[in-house]
Amino acid sequence: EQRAAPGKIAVIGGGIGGTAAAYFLRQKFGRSVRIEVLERGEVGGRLATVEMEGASYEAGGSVLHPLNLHMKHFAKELGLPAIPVPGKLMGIYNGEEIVFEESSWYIINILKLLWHYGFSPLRMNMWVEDILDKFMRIYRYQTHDYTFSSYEQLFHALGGNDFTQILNQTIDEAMQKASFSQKFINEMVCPAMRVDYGQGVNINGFVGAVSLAGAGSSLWSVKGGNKLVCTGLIYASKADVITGTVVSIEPKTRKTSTGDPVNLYHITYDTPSGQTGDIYDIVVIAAPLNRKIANITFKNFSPPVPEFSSPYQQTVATFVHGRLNSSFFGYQDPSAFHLGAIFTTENPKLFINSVGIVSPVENRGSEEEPPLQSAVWKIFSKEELTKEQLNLLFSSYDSVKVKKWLAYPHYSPPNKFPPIILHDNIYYLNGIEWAASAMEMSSIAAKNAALLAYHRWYGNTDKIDQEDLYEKLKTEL
Ligand SMILES: Cc1cc2nc3c(=O)[nH]c(=O)nc-3n(C[C@H](O)[C@H](O)[C@H](O)COP(=O)(O)OP(=O)(O)OC[C@H]3O[C@@H](n4cnc5c(N)ncnc54)[C@H](O)[C@@H]3O)c2cc1C
Ligand SMILES: CC(C)=CCC/C(C)=C/CC/C(C)=C/CSC[C@H](N)C(=O)O
Repeated sequence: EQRAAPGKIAVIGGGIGGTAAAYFLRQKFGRSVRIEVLERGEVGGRLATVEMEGASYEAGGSVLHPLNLHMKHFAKELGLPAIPVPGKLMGIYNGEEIVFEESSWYIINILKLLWHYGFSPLRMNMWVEDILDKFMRIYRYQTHDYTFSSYEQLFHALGGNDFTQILNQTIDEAMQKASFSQKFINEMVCPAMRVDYGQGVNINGFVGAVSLAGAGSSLWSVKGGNKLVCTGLIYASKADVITGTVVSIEPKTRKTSTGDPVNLYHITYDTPSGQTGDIYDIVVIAAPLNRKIANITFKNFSPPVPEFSSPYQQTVATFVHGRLNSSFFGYQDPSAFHLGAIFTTENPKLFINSVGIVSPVENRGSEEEPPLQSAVWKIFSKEELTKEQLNLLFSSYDSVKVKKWLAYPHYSPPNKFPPIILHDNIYYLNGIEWAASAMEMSSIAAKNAALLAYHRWYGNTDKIDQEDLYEKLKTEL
């Protein structure tokens, strides 16, 4: 006899991870279960826009890869247009001078890259593609309803010991082993890590490869803002959003009609009208468990739920409407400056990680590009920029908006993954960020947790942690 469906599921966090979890939980558990998403701020979380002079710009998660299949599916299913992210002429600044500058002529670029770095750029694309190919196996596993009870097992099922190794070493070590020159790593790879993850080549090899994939072509975003995916998923999942800050979770036991004990969870949360709480059968935590982010106390658990203290790092996104001071980057003649994005190499003197022109979320794909004099620039830095620093970077500007994030983990491999299963029916998604933090990663973690919650609820052990899945599924088809 099949067990009764759960009555009530709580999802803590209304970012892409939480809203995707609500969507997949609805798909698996069906219409009868009540799903509540507890969110302390705005639905979207790290997907958010800032307003500037009547237009909106992505301030958090902004670009998607063409092979981010969950995000692609969400946009399609929700009727949200996917628009291409326009490419910008890119330069690399080392704190003294521009060491590489893209040309608008394709053939000249190829020759320049060959001259500076030989075949390394081509080899790098192949190296990243090889990692991506293995990573894509997750979609096949998930389509066949397979799930993993730990991220170690998930990544091992994707790429075996090669993946375990790449997660446990730095991108610097991984690329050196693959015979890339230190000049190429420092001048071409490191700047991509700095713009995407605010760190240099000391991040793990997998997140490094994700970052390099994010510097490729055919990137896209959602017209109107990526956060529309989150509000759309809430609607599609028919989940109820409860505005509140979760402060604690406590286990409760109840006896079924047959006398068997079942675990339930009491969640306490603060709302604008005071503290309240409710009881749930299943809890999915979709926010980073960290004292500075989702500071949730696990009360009276035996054994206790471990504390997660690994740090997230601050990244500041500053939006400036103004004219970039090209002489800061070593240009004597401002009319010779045509760059739309400047990435940086590691240099302690530098106070920015990157600066680049951004387009409004409403017309990102439009052909018309604003003239460089009246563009909106997005600067990524570790610390908030001072007035003096802004005056160095810009020859003139008229408006500034600042968004501070505890953006993503501070990677220092080898990092241990936090567990997915925190208790009988409590699941934690954000451990996946320790492999790589990206919208698609949270979506994959959401589907994995929904499948895990479902199969564990109904005792379908044959769908969990299966060995040699790749081979098994190859022969099944
Ligand atoms: C500046 C920046 C740029 C980025 N660029 C990209 C990019 O281009 N492409 C890409 O793929 N990724 C990018 N990312 C990463 C991506 O945005 C994140 O990986 C992803 O959005 C994480 O989603 P999440 O749902 O897991 O977490 P979050 O979005 O952080 O969601 C967690 C939610 O939980 C809520 N919450 C926290 N604590 C509690 C509590 N106690 N009670 C109730 N609610 C709580 C929060 O308010 C939040 O809404 C970027 C991130 C940043 C910061
Ligand atoms: C998960 C996989 C396989 C691919 C994702 C590739 C991707 C889009 C990576 C980008 C990740 C990230 C954290 C980017 C931050 S900055 C983005 C952008 N350059 C900006 O300026 O906002």
